[in-house]
Amino acid sequence: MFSNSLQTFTMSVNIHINSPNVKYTDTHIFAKYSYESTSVQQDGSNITVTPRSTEMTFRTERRVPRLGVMLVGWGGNNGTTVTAAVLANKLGLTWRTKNGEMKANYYGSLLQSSTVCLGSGLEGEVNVPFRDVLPMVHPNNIVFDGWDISSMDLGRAMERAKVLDWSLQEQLRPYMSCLKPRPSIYIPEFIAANQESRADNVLTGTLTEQVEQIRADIRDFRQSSGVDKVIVLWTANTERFCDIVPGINDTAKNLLAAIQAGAEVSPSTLFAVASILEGCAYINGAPQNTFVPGAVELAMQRGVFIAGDDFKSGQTKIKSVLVDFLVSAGIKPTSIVSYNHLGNNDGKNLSAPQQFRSKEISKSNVVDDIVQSNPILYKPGEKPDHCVVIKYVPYVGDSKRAMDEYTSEIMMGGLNTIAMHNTCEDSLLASPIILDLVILTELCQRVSIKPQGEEDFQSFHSVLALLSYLCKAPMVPSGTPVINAFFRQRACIENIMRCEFKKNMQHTVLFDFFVCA
Ligand SMILES: NC(=O)c1ccc[n+]([C@@H]2O[C@H](COP(=O)([O-])OP(=O)(O)OC[C@H]3O[C@@H](n4cnc5c(N)ncnc54)[C@H](O)[C@@H]3O)[C@@H](O)[C@H]2O)c1
Ligand SMILES: O=P([O-])([O-])O[C@@H]1[C@@H](O)[C@H](O)[C@@H](O)[C@H](O)[C@@H]1O
Repeated sequence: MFSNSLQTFTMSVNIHINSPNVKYTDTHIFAKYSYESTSVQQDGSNITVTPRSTEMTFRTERRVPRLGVMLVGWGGNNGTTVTAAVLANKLGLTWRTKNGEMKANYYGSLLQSSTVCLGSGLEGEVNVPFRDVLPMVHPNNIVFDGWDISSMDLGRAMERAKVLDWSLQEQLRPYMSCLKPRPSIYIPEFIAANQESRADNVLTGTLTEQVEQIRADIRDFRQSSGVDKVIVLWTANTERFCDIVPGINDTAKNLLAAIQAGAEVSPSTLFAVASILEGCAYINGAPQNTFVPGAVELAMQRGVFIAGDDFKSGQTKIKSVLVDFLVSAGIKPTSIVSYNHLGNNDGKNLSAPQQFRSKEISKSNVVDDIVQSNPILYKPGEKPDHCVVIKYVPYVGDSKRAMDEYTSEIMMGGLNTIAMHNTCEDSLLASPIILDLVILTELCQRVSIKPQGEEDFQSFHSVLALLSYLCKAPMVPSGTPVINAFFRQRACIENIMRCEFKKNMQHTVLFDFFVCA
């Protein structure tokens, strides 16, 4: 059934900034502003703070392109669900459930379902959808394609995923069944052995031949779909970590040579190289260390955006909020236990030790910057006990059950223990994050910055730290700190987008990463 899909669009607003610092041309928005920050010198207990003000001009292309997104792992729970969700929204579908009629929406998306306060009007604060602050791609207009080691078409793969209500699946099946994943690169050693039974859609040949095939697939999709640009995103299974080996993957030149020589390079890194060589941004939604130094160098050489790692979807997102709240309130978390079980194929893959280890790392490091920010509570090197448990229980499927316990020291030897239980379809948390990742990446491709005194506009650094809010283990440019605190991450995105109408940019640590090196 079709709802009045205009209702979805009438939520949008048209914002015009009435300021001498903002100029609109037919093709661009130019925004001048002062970036206020501070330089801090510490000498023992003496600290000197020197305010800095940098005049900058932001330039944003106004034309929103037709965006193609190629998903690696397209036939998986996330891949089928995000594709189905966009179709359902585009078609304005509604469907019956035991709880009444449901209507397609984008809940869980920062850009589509959260707001930004523009300031105060006659009736008080004016809050607008995040997506309306700057010209950006609407998810309904994204064209999907991708690869999977499983040949199942997306109609049957959606059924296999068991995420969406049956009555919705029945409406979507005619559209989804026409979508077939392209054969992919499969190296069994990198994912759990229990995934082998799915692998009936794999490429053969040398690593170089397979990378060239992926590059040809990207060109074929761009040409056949008529999209203006393509972004590639890994939502395939979690791989084991790979070793950083001098002479193999430590530089761009060595990595390309290693591929030519058939050395050990993971499928996710091979996809990253293929995407970068095709000038396509590449995003890693899983925890493995896809972006070996050689891949990062190649992206920087080619001026291509990369981002990751590992969607921050539920249990870890809450952790980055709760620990930030506790430590910011002067309360000392001393023990964090995060347990969850799930029964989807992701959980099956993570039941293998090496793949679990990748996830354990990304789920554990998320509190480090928050803890290190408070030397009153924590001595140098001191951290809370932190335990991560993931169990595979087939019966619960995509309905992840997360149980967390946070124990903290409070005043005068007191203890505070917070226990939480959290159940959700994991893929319905990850799907809106996938959309935010690709839409923000595309927006960043249209933004450039000219610091005072510079001749030319420059793009952001190739490593898009702006996307930290969406990742468990945010990638940042070398030498810059990782910020996991949830609201600081959100403020960074908001500040970057508000620069059009906010004369002075408040100091946001994360922002430093975006002015290209
Ligand atoms: N909430 C979430 O769902 C969430 C959050 C954070 C991270 N992730 C990560 O996202 C990824 C996908 O999650 P999912 O629930 O969709 O898992 P899934 O197992 O349902 O989907 C993964 C898909 O990747 C395919 N695949 C495996 N290796 C491949 C390769 N080399 N090339 C192409 N396809 C390949 C599999 O056949 C499968 O269809 C996992 O790595 C997971 O850890 C998920
Ligand atoms: O909810 P979250 O912690 O951000 O992320 C999820 C984990 O809780 C879960 O254990 C794992 O299987 C999923 O792939 C995802 O990583």
